[in-house]
This record gives sequence, C-alpha cells and structure tokens, in this order.
Amino acid sequence: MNPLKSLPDHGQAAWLDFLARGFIDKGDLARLVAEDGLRGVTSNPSIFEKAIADTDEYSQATADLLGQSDLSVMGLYEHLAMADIRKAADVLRPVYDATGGADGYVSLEVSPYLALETEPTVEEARRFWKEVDRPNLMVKVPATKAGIPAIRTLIGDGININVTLLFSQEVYEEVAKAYIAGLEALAAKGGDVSRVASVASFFISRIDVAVDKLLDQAIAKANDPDEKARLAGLKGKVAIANAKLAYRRYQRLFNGGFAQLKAKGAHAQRLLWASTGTKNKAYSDVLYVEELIGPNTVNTMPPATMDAFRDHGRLRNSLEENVGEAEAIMAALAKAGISIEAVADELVSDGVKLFADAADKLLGAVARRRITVLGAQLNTQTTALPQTLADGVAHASEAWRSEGSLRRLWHRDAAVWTGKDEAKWLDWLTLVPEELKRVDELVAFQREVAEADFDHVLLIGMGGSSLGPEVLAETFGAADGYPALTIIDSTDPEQIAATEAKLDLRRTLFIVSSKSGSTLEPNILKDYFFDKVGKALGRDEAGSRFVAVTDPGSSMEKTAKADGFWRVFYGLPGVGGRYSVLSRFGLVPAAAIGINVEVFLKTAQEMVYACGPDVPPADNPGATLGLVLGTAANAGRDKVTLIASPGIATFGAWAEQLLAESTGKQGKGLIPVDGEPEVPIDAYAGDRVFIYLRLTDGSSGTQDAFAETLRAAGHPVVRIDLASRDRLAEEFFRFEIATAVAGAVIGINAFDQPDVEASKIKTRELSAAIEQTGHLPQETPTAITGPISVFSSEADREQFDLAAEAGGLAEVLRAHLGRAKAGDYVAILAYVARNPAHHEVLQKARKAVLVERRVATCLGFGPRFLHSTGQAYKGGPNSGVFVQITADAAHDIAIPGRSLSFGQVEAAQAAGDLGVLAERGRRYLRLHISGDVAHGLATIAEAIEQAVARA
Ligand SMILES: O=P(O)(O)OC[C@H]1O[C@](O)(CO)[C@@H](O)[C@@H]1O
Ligand SMILES: O=C[C@H](O)[C@H](O)COP(=O)(O)O
Repeated sequence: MNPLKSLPDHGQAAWLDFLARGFIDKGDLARLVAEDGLRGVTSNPSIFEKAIADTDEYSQATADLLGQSDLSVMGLYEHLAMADIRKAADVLRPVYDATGGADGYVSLEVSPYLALETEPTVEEARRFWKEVDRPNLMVKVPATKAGIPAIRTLIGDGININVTLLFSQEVYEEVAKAYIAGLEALAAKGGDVSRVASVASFFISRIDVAVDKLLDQAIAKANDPDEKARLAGLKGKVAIANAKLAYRRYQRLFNGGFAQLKAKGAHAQRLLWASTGTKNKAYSDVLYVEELIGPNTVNTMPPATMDAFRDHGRLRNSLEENVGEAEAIMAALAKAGISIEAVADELVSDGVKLFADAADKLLGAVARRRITVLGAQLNTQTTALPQTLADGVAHASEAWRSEGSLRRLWHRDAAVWTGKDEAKWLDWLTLVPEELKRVDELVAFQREVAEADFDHVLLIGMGGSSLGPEVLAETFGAADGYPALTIIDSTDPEQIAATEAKLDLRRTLFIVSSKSGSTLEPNILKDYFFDKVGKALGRDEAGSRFVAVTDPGSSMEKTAKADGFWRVFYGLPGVGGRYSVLSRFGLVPAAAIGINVEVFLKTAQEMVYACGPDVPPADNPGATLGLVLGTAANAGRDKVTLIASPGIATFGAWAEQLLAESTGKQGKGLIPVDGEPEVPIDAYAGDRVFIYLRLTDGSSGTQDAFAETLRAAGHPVVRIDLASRDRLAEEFFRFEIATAVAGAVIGINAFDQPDVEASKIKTRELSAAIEQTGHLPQETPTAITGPISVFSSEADREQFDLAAEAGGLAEVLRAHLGRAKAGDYVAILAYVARNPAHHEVLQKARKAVLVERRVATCLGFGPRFLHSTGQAYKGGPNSGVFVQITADAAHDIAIPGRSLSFGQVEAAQAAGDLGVLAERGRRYLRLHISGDVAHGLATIAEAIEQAVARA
C-alpha cells in the first residue's frame, strides 16, 4: 500500500515542491502522477536556483535561446522557467481535467524583488498568466502587506493564485478575505468564479526552526526545572499547532459566509502546507505530513519528504485532532513571552530575503552561462587586484547585492547617489532599445549621405558631443563610399585653420552637436564655418550642408531651423552629454561615415543586458568595474590609468571625460590618466588602477608585457578583451554603468558638473571685459625668461621670482613641480593647437615628470579638456599640480558677427579656467609663450625635463 496514493482518501492532495528540466523530460514527473497520484507542483526561486545554477540541464536551452533572440538575463531565466512550468502543466493537465479544475496545478512565483510593491506584482503576475498560457497555472504571490491587495486584484482578474510566505493565522485570515473579495469583484464583473482556484501556502517547518531557537534561549534563561521542561515540551510542536488553528479559521471562513459564491460555483481557497520538509534531524522525516492530514487540504512536499512518506508514512485524519491541545500550545508559547505574530512577521521578511538571495544566485548563474554561450560576442573582463582592494571590492559587491543597489540604480533611485536630481539624468540606461526602435531614420540618413557628394564630415562639438564621434572615426574610419570624419573641439586659431585646410568646403558635411545648444564653442565654430560655406556656395545653399544634433527646444535647434539646416536630429534630454554616445550624438556621425548603426546598437545591447538590473554585482561587468574604481578611489587609488591597443587608442579620451566629469567633484573622484608614456615599473606608485583595453586581433606585445608586469608588481589591473574592434560599442555602456556605480560608491552626484559651470561663468565675464576694453585684464608676470612669461598666484610670486632669478624657467618649474608629492598628479594644460608635433613635445615633458617624480601625469589641450577632465581638476581631489600653457595667437581668426576673435575666446577660456583653479586653492602656474608656439613648447618641455632631473 502506497500511503501517498491514499492521501486523497483523507481529503488531501499531494503536490511536489520541486521542478527541474531533466526531471520532467525523463518522465519522472509523469511517473509520480501515474504511480503516486501526484496532483500538483510548486516551485519557488530556490528551487529554480538549484535546478538552473547547480546542473548543466539548461546549457543547451540557454544557447538555443540566445541564438534565437535577444534576451536580458531575467528574460532568459523566465524563458527557461516558463518552459518548465508549461511542460509540467501539460503533464498535470489530465489531473486538472479529471478533477474539474480542483487539482493539477503548477505554481510559478513572481520575482521576490517585487514582494514589497503591489502594482509591479500585479503586472508581473498578469504577464506570467498570459505568457505561460495554461489554465492550470497558479501564480505565486507572497502574503506581504503589498502582496495582499495584489492577490485581491489578481483573483478579481480570474487568475489562479498560490499565496505564499504565510506564517500567521491573522494574516491568513486577511488573505482568505482578499480571495473572497477578489471573487466577489470577479462575479460582479460577470466573470466565471468557478474557474478560479487558489491555495494559501501556510509554511510549517520554518516556524519550528525559528520558535525552537527562541525556546532554547528561554530554556537557557529559565531557572526552574519545571519551567525548563514545560518549554522543552513545546519544541517541534508549535508549527503544527499553528497550522491546526489556521485550519480551524479556514473552516469558519469557508463554511458560512462563502455560501453565495459557492452557489455560483466558487471553490474554497484551500490551505496548502508548505515548507514541510523536516529541517531538524531530531524530528521524524514525515512529521509535517503525518500531523497535517485533513479534508480539502494540500501538502506540497520536497522529493525527500515525499520518498520518506511513500516509504513509511502513516495515514490518519490528524488535522482535526486535538485542536484544544493546539490552543494550549499556543497559549503556553505566549506565556513564555514568545509572540507568534512577531515570529511570523520576521519569517515573512526573512522569506522575502531568502528568495531574493536565491534569485540573485540564480540570475548570477544564468548571467555566467550567458557569458559562456556568447563567447567572443561579449568582451571579457578580468580583474587582478591586490588583496586589500580585492577584499574591499568583495565587501562592496556583497553590500550592493544584498541591498539591491543595482536594481535601485536601474529603477532611478536618486538616493543611490546623493538624493538630488540624479533620477532626471538616467535615460542613457534605456536608450539603446529606444534608438533601435527609431533606427530607420538613421538608415535613411546614411543612404542619403552616401548618395550626396561629400568627401568629408566635420563634427563641431565639445566633450561628450565630440569625443564619442572621435573614437568612432578613429576606430572604424569611413566605410567605402562614405566621407571621412574629423572633429573640431577647439577655439585655437591655429587648429581651426589647420582643420579648415583639410576640407573642401564645398564637399563637406557639417554636424553641429550640442545637447544644450548653448555651449560657446560649437556656436562660434558653426558661425565661422557656416559663413565660410555661405561664401563658397552661396548663403542659401549653406544650410543644406549642415546637420544639427541637439536636444529638443534648444537654441541650436532654432538656429538650425532659421539657417535651413538639412536635418535636425534630437537627443534625449534625460541623457547628459558625457553619456550620450549611444544616442543620436554618436549615432548620427556613425551613420555619416557608414557604420552599420543597427549592428552597432545591437552590439551595445549585449553589454546592456550583461550589466542589467537583474545581474548581481559580482557577475555584472559594469558594476564590477565601477565597484573596483569606486572602492579604489575611496582607498586613495584614484588615478585610473587607461591603456588601450593601438586600434582603439582614442577610447581613452572618451572614457576620461566620462570618468572625470562624472566623479570629480566635492574634493573627491577619479583622475583618469590617458595616453601616458609607458615607462619602467618603478615610476608607478600605489595611487593607480590600470584598465587595459585589449584588442585580441590587434594587441601589442609590449602592452601585454607591460600589463603583466604591472599585475605581477601588485598593481590593480582590470583587463578587458575585445575580440575585434567591432565589439567596441559594448565598452561605451560598460564604462557608463561603471562610472555611475563608482560615483555612487564615492558618494557624489555623477550627473552634474558644477565646476565646469563655474569656469564658464568666469570665461563669460572675461569675454565681456575683452569686448569692452579690447583685451583681458592686464596681469604682471612673476618673471620673464626668454620667450616664456611666468604667471603665478600672489602667494607664489616671491618664491618663483627668486627661482627665476636663480635658475631661469627650469628653477621655477622645479619649485612648482617639487610640490607634487606621493598621491598627487601633474597636469599640463596647453591652450595651443592639438597636433602631433605639440603632442609629442609635451609627452616628452610628461614622461620626464613620471619617471623622475613618480607621480601620475595628465595632458590636456584647451579648451577641449575643459569639457572633459576639467571638472575633476577643479572640483576633484586637491592633488593636482597644474602647468597651464598659453600662447599669443600668431594668426588670429575673427568670429563672424562678434567683436571677439577665436584667439581672444581661447585666452578668456584659459584665464577663466585658471581663475577657478585659483579659487579652489589648486597649485598652478601659467607659462605664456610669446612668438613661435613650437619653439615655446620645446623650451617649456626642456625646462620641465631639467626641473625634474634637478629635484
Ligand atoms: O553638448 P553640449 O551641451 O554642447 O555640451 C558639451 C559638453 O559640455 C559639458 O556640458 C560640460 O563640460 C559636457 O558635459 C558636455 O559633453
Ligand atoms: O510553496 C512552497 C514553498 O516555497 C516551499 O515549501 C518552502 O519550503 P522551505 O521552507 O523548505 O524552503
């Protein structure tokens, strides 16, 4: 005789608390139905976690799903789980049919992450119901405060609900009432109440585990041996007593008042005994089955309990036995000072947490499997960290996981940062699918560009608006039949002239990019080139060569319309400039040079999913990178040193603007170090984190060896491998998430740029002064040595003056650079044309500083860097030692319609920048070149080399 099979004779249905793919596929579930009379199945996040994370049963299915469509990690899990649920539902369908819908159900639980929110729970349950599409599905909803109204609504929709995480009799009663109210609502709408089924999953063994622990504590405290014995006598009894009393409430609730609904064919909501596997080995392994057998109930048993009961279970109508004793047990418990309601409350919170933990593990496993299946389609990231940093990152990662911080980030909770206006700036999180939806417009634009007779594209923009397009142009170049792209992000007359000299103005497409539309540089550069094109082609024709990318309603939009631009493309106002590369700001120039924009976005999407809210931090590449950077910064390792394979070398300049402008404020943040010359290992101090972006098909042996030496020397190295440059789109998103996470760890608002604004204001004031007087306010140099005039703060004046007298420029620089101590950095800020010759000579100076002084070095060309690293230099940690270089404009250029020239604007920008550095108490020195710029730069570089050698 199989006792399992005879449970129905006592009014109880045996369900199985387990599910796994192989178990269904091999026919084991069907066998239980046939041989044991199994009547239902329940699942929960822990069950799927064990099935999916701990076995290989889902590898092929995951690969198949990824091959077929584009899915997030949560989407993948749901596909896998729903497929199992549908299969199991089909196995149980005959039971459902034979019992007229009384049994034969399979339960799928809503995400535990939603347990405390009503509306999202309702939405998810409705979606599961629709997508699983089986009448014998039960959606599991937890009996939390938020869950109970959801249950009422869902029953009102006619959806079968398994109410889970029930521990309290009081709450049970609320749940039963919600069920009845839901049915009434359904009946009132004319719905068929006879088709709705529901169970209330009352948890058993977890109660004993919790109460026994409290009893043990009470026993330890009690002095009286009788008291000790009385308390000991309660152990292992409370869960069953609690269930028996819940059952009595069930009888009361569904016997009398339910008559009207019953008359319409409604079923009582059965009590289902859940958590019936014995956890305390001292108790019988069938305790929570044998003691809870009674009419119109369900017991969902884990496989081991089911096997035990089949083997040696004994049947009797136990549930209605000794209800008086159950009352006495509960009363004795209360007398011992243990509140069952308090225990129940805690078990609900613990239950939600346990299932959320299981879901984290499960999703982490799915994410890892996804990574394996995608292979080279997803850039890999490996971190080699010194032990203390590794421990810090592990700690931060666990805190982010258990507090659900990444989900909060994705759900735009500003409190992840500083609780200010951050939520307004997070549309970059979801823009990739949005841009994919409207990609046709770009495809059409691309075709038109190819058909037009352009041989060049000049993109006019600053910071985020130009550095992303620059990476695309430098990494991919123009496809056959498309014009080549150059960017201009400078007011330096020499650079403007050099750029213009490369162009045939009659065959150039101009893209003017400015989110705000009000940024000074793109406006005056647009005026300049528009005027030139107008002169070359006629004013009316000029607009047809111009395209604007700007946010809706900006002044740039108005200008573009007034000037008859060919096109205006719109950005998303909820995306800051530095996060805009995957929006029209990157995509319009990408389309213009023939990049397949759809493929580009789909590539990025792979990383969007990998970094999604559903992927726990430890398996989330973007979050991990952010946690490394943020934790490192907080521990004083704030110099993020970027190394990239030659084919993708310009990525660093884009990453710099993102990291620096986002995090460098309030005296905190990351100092990105891009393009620093590689020197022997001793030059790198303990304030560094290295990120090595490596192209598998274009790696440099020297860089590989360098990265390995750094790692071996104990420096933190994050290595990111890209199978080919075509995968670069992924990196934009990885770095965006990483920056947002790092910003949160550092504790700043990652979406404002207060100190850039400050220097813009100063520049405006200075520009006004020039317009009035024809020149900048006159300053007296501290010293003049050859072609170089030295300007310093009042405080430094005397010292630098003496230094100049004693040893010329090198001595001044020795005094200035000598202030850079361990943990500081030296930044050369050159307001001159950015060209290879100038770059090379300043790199030599940089190298000397690095080698001799062992401090990180940065190089920025003004005004370009103002919209990038400039924020961190002024607002970040006060660890910068700055050498600003300015020069006379040999051939200044007038700006049409303005009384200022480009040279004057550049000078005002440099002065504004310096003014804010001074206000912020930074260590600075300005070197002004008179006469030939190249000669002046060489003089300065040489002096720097001498200065650091002397130190
Ligand atoms: O696109 P816009 O509004 O012209 O801004 C250009 C750049 O200036 C900043 O607003 C400030 O530096 C950056 O964030 C931005 O990328
Ligand atoms: O519905 C089933 C419950 O999720 C399950 O029985 C919980 O059991 P546990 O307490 O053993 O985790």
